[in-house]
Amino acid sequence: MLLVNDVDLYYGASQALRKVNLSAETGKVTCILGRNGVGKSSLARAITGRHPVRGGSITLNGLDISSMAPADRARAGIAYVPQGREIFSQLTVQENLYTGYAPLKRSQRHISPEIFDLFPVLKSMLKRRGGDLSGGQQQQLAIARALITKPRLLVLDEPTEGIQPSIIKDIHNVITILRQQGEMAIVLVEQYFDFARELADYYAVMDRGEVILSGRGDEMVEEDVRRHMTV
Ligand SMILES: Nc1ncnc2c1ncn2[C@@H]1O[C@H](COP(=O)(O)OP(=O)(O)OP(=O)(O)O)[C@@H](O)[C@H]1O
Repeated sequence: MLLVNDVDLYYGASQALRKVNLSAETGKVTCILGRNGVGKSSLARAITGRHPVRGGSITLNGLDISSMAPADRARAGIAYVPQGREIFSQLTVQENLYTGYAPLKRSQRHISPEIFDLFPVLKSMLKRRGGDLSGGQQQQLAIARALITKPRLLVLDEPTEGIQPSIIKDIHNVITILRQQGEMAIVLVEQYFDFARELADYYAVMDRGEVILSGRGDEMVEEDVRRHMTV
């Protein structure tokens, strides 16, 4: 269980998160929605430790991770699929996957066959360079790399951005399988409303650094949410 309590985050003097509260349960998908620039990625960065918070606290399964370095958060069970994927274009698919080993002990460093069950396309591309993959394949690689640590919290920042529909469907299926397995909490930052609605057990809509609407996914009122997603 992830708990974000009254979190404030600044870039210099500019405040990007204002007293943000969020929870994410194991075995559930929590979607963060909102238009460009409202603080969704900042919240993902606060959770994963990519940017320090100035106020509030963040706990994962009771452990206060608020001031932990990203590597320590990864060891505590947090995996992150950043916006834009951040694949190493000069490394092969296999080498990109190996970069996911960093938080693991030597004895844990192997790629479980389940990764290739989830992403069969990657198995046939292990020797290809990351930069030669399509955007959708790179996104699948980024998710696979994150799953290598068998995380307890998976944070995905706009995994559908710029991706073709067939691969969006594949990513949807993977998230559904991960949810069913019930071993991790999933936080999904998303601007694609239909994708979010289909997957959300819980949702939070952000506007100007604040969570302004939240609730259960099956009680999401499309009009109310869409009002905060269109410019
Ligand atoms: N590194 C940074 N330095 C300064 N300001 C930043 C930085 N990153 C984001 N911001 C600002 O913080 C605010 C929130 O940005 P953030 O990226 O969290 O929004 P977002 O909802 O994820 O938007 P998008 O969908 O475009 O990624 C914006 O006003 C943005 O310009």
